[in-house]
Amino acid sequence: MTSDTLLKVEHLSMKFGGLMAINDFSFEAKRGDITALIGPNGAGKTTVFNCITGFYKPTMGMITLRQKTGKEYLLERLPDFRITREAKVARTFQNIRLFSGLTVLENLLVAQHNKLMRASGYTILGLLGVGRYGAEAKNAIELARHWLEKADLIDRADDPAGDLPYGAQRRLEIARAMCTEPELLCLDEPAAGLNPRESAALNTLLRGIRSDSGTSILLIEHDMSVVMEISDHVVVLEYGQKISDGTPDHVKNDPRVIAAYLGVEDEEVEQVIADVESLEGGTN
Ligand SMILES: Nc1ncnc2c1ncn2[C@@H]1O[C@H](COP(=O)(O)OP(=O)(O)OP(=O)(O)O)[C@@H](O)[C@H]1O
Repeated sequence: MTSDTLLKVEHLSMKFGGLMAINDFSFEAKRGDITALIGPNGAGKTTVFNCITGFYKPTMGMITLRQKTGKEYLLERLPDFRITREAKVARTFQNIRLFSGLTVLENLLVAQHNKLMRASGYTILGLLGVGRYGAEAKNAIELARHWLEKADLIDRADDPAGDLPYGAQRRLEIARAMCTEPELLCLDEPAAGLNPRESAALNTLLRGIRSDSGTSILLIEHDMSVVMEISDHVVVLEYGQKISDGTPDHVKNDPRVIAAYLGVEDEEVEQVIADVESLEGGTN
């Protein structure tokens, strides 16, 4: 594992009864990169996420996370709460999971609850501001405000999270995950259901995370415009196996990827592309 490798997945397999959802899947994500995991419906992308974040224990394989400090964690051996707290992996889900009755700011403070409780020493005096709690509470609010600015939500800080438009709720989830100061942020279809303006705001936020925070991103996404625009590295899954791995340009032009997305056999791809090109020629 080289020093710029953040995540190394080796020979990962996950079996559900008779179904091999992931079959001997390996890939690496580099520190500081946005890595996208793409593939047709049911290819196994969410299952890979669930293995990385400890929701599932893989049937086989090794998942190593190497932090900036050089400290390594074998994620397949850790319970999910330790993956979040110690290995510093945060995630969002396909469906939004905010506290809709709490304000936008409160949602970001809840994410820092563990840190605040530790600072309180778990005592009433601690909570009343004796000792480190006061300073930590101030830091927590500052961090929350920082991510609200980045997510373009600072003007909505005191509104209930449930009142935000859909795209803003998506950005709030990401801001909340960032308040845990993760080494790796795993996003499950963050652009799903967004309109073009919201999608552009999401791209800005993700690029900002990459450039400013040192957090690396692993992304499942169906929206190819998002994937191609912001990813440094793309890994393609089909039927639980890796079929392509490289830069967005490499993957976009890989006949196996085109075949997987079109649902045709590899040998038919050239014919399909030729047909499409002749159609385009006819309309020009
Ligand atoms: N808990 C489970 N029990 C049984 N089968 C499962 C379970 N989770 C996933 N599967 C199966 O594993 C396969 C991969 O599913 P997964 O959700 O990982 O795919 P995906 O690539 O994320 O799909 P989508 O793009 O539609 O979200 C599917 O056939 C799915 O039905």
